[in-house]
Amino acid sequence: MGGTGRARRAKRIRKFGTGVQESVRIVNKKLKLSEEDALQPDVPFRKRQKKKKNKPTFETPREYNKKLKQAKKDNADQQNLASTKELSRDKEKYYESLESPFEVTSDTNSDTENFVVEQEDSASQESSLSGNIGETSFSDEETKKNLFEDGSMEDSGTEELDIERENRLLEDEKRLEEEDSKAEFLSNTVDNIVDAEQVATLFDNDIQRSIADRKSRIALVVQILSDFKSRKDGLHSRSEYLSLLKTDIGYVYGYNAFLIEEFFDMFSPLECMEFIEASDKPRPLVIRTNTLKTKRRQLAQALISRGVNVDPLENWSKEGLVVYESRVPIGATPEYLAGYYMIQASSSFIPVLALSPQEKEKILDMAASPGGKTTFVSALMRNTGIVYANDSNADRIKSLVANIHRLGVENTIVSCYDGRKLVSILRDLDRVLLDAPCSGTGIISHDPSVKTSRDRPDIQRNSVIQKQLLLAAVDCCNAHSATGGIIVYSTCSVLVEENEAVIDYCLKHRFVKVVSSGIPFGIPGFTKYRGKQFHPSLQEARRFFPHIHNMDGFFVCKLKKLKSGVRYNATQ
Ligand SMILES: C[S@@+](CC[C@H](N)C(=O)[O-])C[C@H]1O[C@@H](n2cnc3c(N)ncnc32)[C@H](O)[C@@H]1O
Repeated sequence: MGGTGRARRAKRIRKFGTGVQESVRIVNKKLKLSEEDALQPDVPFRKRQKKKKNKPTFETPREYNKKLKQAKKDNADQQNLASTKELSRDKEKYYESLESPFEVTSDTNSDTENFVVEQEDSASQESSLSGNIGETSFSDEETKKNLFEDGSMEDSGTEELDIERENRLLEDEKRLEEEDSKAEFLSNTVDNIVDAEQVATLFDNDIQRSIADRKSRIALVVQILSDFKSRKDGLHSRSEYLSLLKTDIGYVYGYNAFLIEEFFDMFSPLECMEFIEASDKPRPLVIRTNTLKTKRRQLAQALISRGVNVDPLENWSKEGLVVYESRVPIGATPEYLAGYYMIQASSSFIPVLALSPQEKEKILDMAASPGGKTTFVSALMRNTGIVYANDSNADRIKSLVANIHRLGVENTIVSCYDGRKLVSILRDLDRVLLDAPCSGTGIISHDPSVKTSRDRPDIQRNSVIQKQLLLAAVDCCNAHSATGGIIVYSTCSVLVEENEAVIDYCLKHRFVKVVSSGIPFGIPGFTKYRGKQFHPSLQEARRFFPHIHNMDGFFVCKLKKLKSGVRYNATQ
């Protein structure tokens, strides 16, 4: 402390005057701008406009979506409606140019009378991702095979190439948008820091502060904390700034103190804010083509002709379509009722791709309702083998059964047991999927009540059940399976207690090892956390985040069973 108020203030202004220039320099560096460029406000966007090679003759989905956005912005009147219709027609033409005329696969199994119009469980509603299969080396040959070689389930030939090219363009655009929003957050922060007066009053009495005030204080404090050494005011410690930030986050975004602490343990203040902001935003609506009944291109054509604007999901998925806009309820189209697709978030594709089901296998989905993953597993197995679809909740089983009927799945046996007890009934399975019950901290945009309803005892309870379920999943699996011996664990939680800690426990108590999930994107799992060390192989697990992958928070880990039995010696 020390010095008069005026002197202290002059000192702060001197300090933050320098801070402003430094912040601007950092932001410019992040945006890769020269000093000269930085003077032009539109440069970051100008710089990102990529030149497109081999411009297609037909309008691409990306161009279409840009036009559509522009049209919507301009006006909402008749003229705009007409232009939207015209764009839809153009897009239809585009798809027609790629593919053979629409033909519906003959379907003797569709159960259109007993359908249940139900969205998939929030745990499995997710979005689009970044990552490029073409550029990635897969270590899991099985997954690679499924993703690339299973021609009969996939659209073929030049159509796929065109779709993938468009998909790549969309991905590029999305990545650039993400960079822009990060830059925007930083530049807002820089704008704020210019106001040295504001800095001087950061710690003033809070009671009268509006949400907007607190939001700008959050941005300012994040900026200070990201370079605390040169930006601190000399009066307050880092932990005082942190505590100010956490209080504001609780106030503005509605989180309880427990979750805020958990997130700050995982992320830097800047990344924490990005995660929190992204968690409030809805993710894109995605549907999965039911390849037991139709092909993606046929489904796309059928939906487009109904005024549903769809594009292929990222190029790692052969089945996914992103729905941009729809003139009809997407859960009530004739195609939905006929079981041609499942409304299913993109992240819920991932555990199934990691599981890599093979035809004629015996597979257990231990916590299956409402069946987004079960029905995908059956589709990849082409209705061969057996899928045991289990869930302990009898009410939720109803939607599982309805989805199984609607999608024409014929290889499942549905059961309603506590998964922890299944081992006395089901053994020697080739693969087991455990999409575990969890806190839902990755799907806050679907269920904001998570912000206040989770506390430490709650997470500890989850963690205990998850560990018990995972040991049971391993025990149900056959280490000597000729084709599998695989267990996949997933949650829609971002918390380490429900993810890495569960896998680490299993590694200590069963003869299993972590193997690559074969998913070409996602962040490696933690191997250290809050002073705890996890098995180094946990880096093969994959984490997905809304602020990085534009999808709900998710965790996936693939295990290979080595032999039966209980591992008693934790150091083994
Ligand atoms: C994340 S959801 C599963 C979503 C599902 N895999 C899908 O993709 O549609 C978790 C499920 O676990 C079930 N569950 C909770 N405790 C269980 C237990 N002890 N044994 C089996 N299932 C359980 C819940 O009823 C819930 O349906």
